[in-house]
Amino acid sequence: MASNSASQILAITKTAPYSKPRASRFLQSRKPYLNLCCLSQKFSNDNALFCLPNSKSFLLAKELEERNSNNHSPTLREICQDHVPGNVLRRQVSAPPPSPSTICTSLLLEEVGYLVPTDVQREALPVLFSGNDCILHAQTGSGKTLTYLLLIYSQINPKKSAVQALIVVPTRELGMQITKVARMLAAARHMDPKLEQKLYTVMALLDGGMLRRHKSWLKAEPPAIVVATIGSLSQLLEKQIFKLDSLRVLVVDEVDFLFKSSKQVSSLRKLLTSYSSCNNRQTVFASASILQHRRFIHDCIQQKWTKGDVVHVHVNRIMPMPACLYHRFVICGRKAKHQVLLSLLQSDLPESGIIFVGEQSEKSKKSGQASSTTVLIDFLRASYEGPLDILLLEEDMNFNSRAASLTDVRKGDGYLLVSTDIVARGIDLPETTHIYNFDLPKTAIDYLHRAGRTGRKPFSDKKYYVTNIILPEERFVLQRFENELMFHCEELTMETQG
Ligand SMILES: Nc1ncnc2c1ncn2[C@@H]1O[C@H](COP(=O)(O)OP(=O)(O)OP(=O)(O)O)[C@@H](O)[C@H]1O
Repeated sequence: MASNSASQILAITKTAPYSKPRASRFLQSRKPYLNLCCLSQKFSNDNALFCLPNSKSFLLAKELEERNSNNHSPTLREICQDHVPGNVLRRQVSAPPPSPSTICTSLLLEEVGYLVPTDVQREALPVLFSGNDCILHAQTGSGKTLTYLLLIYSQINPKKSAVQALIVVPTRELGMQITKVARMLAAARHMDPKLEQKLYTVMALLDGGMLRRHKSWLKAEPPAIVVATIGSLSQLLEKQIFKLDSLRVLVVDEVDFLFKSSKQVSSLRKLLTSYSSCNNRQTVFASASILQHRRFIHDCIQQKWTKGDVVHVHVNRIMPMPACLYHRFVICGRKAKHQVLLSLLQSDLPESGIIFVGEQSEKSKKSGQASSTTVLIDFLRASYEGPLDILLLEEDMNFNSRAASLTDVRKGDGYLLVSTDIVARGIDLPETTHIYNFDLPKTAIDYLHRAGRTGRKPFSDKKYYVTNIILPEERFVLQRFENELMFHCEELTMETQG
């Protein structure tokens, strides 16, 4: 070990959960100093050591000493301390022995890595805790979901039987995902013995769900948090099955997408102004892409979607996409595309990947042609010999098959998911290392969201790959995306280009 202080700083824990393998996982993250800093503060009462090679431990110790003595940046727990009652991120190290359930909960939260705030969390949480409306505008995979959920948990009262927080999402898949994270945090709070033992209920009110069952639940005992797609929500609000009189926080996730959708925009406007008033609630809009944001903020205030002092938290404004993404393209003829994809899969060896395919046109559907997704899936099932499961997720599948595909993807074995833009927004599959645009997306914004399905481990220093398989005449379209989104795409040459 480098020094005495190094041993102290590297004292992580004596118990199994933070033994060597887990500690090394923390250390492999991009900001090991920050993680170590948290760990050393949290576990300073523990007395076992975790040793690193000398040179590394010395550097870490030095960095840590400087951070501790000079400008210690607060951990996520510290930011939330005074605001989120019974802070879900707390681990009781010096308190009397915690009950087994608390240990489980805390370990669960630390295991998923919610220790150090991401940039958007560091910037936005103080704004949100001070009561301001907020436009959360930050890169894909930057942790916007946890940001607004922590606000919600700081505001709701589990004893009150009323809908107090509403999260509006564009797709059922995204709604299910957010419901899961919200329930995980709710369960963590419930298991903390210092908190009221009343469970925070979270209801998913999503297209394709069983509205009749939801109606009785909403009437009998309204949940504290509702995660909803705008279609299902509007139906129930119009029929006055429930009201938003007690609403404290309204979140619209992927707000630019919802405002762009001609089907949803009028219901959304009604929700923002008729069913509840911006003066009685805190309003949060979130997205990685808010085009013409000045105009949007102006509209928010003019149309009374938010209060006049709404704050635009804009993180990484000069870099719309995460820096860990490495963009490439291959030019080939239309007939060679499948073979090029196969060669890429063989040489890249992705841990898991998503292959985006354009949606089938109505004309092609009517003429009975097989969709590009079906043709591609058939091709991969016949020719791909790698270890990954080949799965499909597209709009035309029924809701049960869609859910089954996502469950298979999340099972933990590697996957190659062939999909349309249905998974391009918000879906969090952190194991995805490669994105393939088998067909180019229509707009730069669509490119940004598709690309953002990878690179979703905030403190990882890994590189993730986005590869475009394009026709010669599409090169200028990709160039336009590069200019608009300020990234560089490198050409790959392959033998199979044809
Ligand atoms: N403080 C944190 N430390 C470590 N991981 C985090 C932290 N906050 C969030 N994450 C993880 O980062 C990933 C991305 O978070 P999230 O889904 O909220 O991204 P997002 O900003 O909403 O992205 P998108 O714009 O694509 O929807 C998730 O897997 C989440 O668990």
